[in-house]
Amino acid sequence: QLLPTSGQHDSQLLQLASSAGSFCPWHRNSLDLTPEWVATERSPLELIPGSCVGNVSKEICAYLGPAFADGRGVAFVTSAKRAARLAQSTSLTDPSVHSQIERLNMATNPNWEMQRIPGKGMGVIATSHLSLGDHIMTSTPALVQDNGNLELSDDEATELRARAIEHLPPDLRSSFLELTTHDDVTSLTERIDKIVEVNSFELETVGDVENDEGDMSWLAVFPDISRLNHACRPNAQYYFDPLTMTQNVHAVRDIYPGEEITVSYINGFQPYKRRQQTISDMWHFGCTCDFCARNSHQIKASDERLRQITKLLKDLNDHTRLSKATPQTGELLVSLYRQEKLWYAMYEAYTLAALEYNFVGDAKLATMHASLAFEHGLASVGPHDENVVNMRMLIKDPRRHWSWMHRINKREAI
Ligand SMILES: C[S@@+](CC[C@H](N)C(=O)[O-])C[C@H]1O[C@@H](n2cnc3c(N)ncnc32)[C@H](O)[C@@H]1O
Repeated sequence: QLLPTSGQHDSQLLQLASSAGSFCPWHRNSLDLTPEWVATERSPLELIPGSCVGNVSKEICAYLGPAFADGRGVAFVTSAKRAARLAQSTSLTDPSVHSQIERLNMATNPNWEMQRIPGKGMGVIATSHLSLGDHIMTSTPALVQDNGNLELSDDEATELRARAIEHLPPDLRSSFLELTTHDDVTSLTERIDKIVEVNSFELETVGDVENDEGDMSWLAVFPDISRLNHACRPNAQYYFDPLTMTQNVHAVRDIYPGEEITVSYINGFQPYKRRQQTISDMWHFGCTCDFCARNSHQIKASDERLRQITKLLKDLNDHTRLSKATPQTGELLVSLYRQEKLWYAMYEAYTLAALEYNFVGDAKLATMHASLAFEHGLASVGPHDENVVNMRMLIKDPRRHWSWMHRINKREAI
């Protein structure tokens, strides 16, 4: 049971501090990287005593970052090699990255509050009007667990998680332990395991090729953000910022006071039956969101639109001269996304429409669609996403953008 990665692009959790020189484990042979060495005096990570399992070369331990996020803290379960990389990340070495974030880790905000929702447990309700792009929450994680090939047995993983949670600062430990387990539990370790199962977000991070490291997968629990319930057509979206190690939630359309703020736990482009199945298999609840609760005619029409979207995406993403896509194909995609209320993915439709206009040399309509893509993209995937950066460049100068006259040139070249 995992909340999916935010956006479709890998994010880089482990951005290195620019002044890594004073604590640079890569000056050592990675085989000598012991957990104790990673947690030297100058390191922002402490090794939790007696928390290592596995043999010496593949030891997995629990680490604590007590000063992280203005002293809120964070715990990690990972190998010494990865802990050494984490210990160099800006989010752990530079306290100013967190002090600059407004309303970081606030358990309640002027624009929302947590409430019990009939049939869903706790949820988050808007207390004032929110518009597209309005900030809702930014949280740092309580626990980040390596989800790679760690060669840990289930019992060992349970033990490490329990040690990590036991050592968190008391406020953060309480917020973590108050999270839902969905079902009843009989022990503290079972509670912790269930909390991780029901509330984790999966983060994909880019590895370090120079150090022979592929992309990595992590499970992270962000206590307040985990209170957001699911809807197939949500009114909010989250993205992960690797530099600050924060999860960020923004409104993707107008949200009215008293309305529940929701995110999607699944791929919303799946047809109705598959969405229901995925939610039931992975999350063990029947999805009764507004979109799933509609009559059979509406559900059939929605599934048909989703099929059409899949077909159009294939044409629009084909940049060869064989593609049948035109600006009208892009306009049709935008219209279908709107009819489907896919607000959290609107930036994709506007991006593809903007490109089609630029492909045929219509700078005015290209920049108009690119501006809409940019506005929706900032809310859904954040300012560093490659689509958002691409649209910013198109708005600046459509004629010097790589897409200018692309289809015309290809077709003329036949
Ligand atoms: C990540 S938690 C969300 C917050 C949770 N409601 C709480 O009380 O803390 C996921 C759990 O919330 C419940 N949930 C989330 N969305 C729901 C929905 N649309 N309908 C019913 N239950 C839902 C399910 O029990 C699910 O396992």
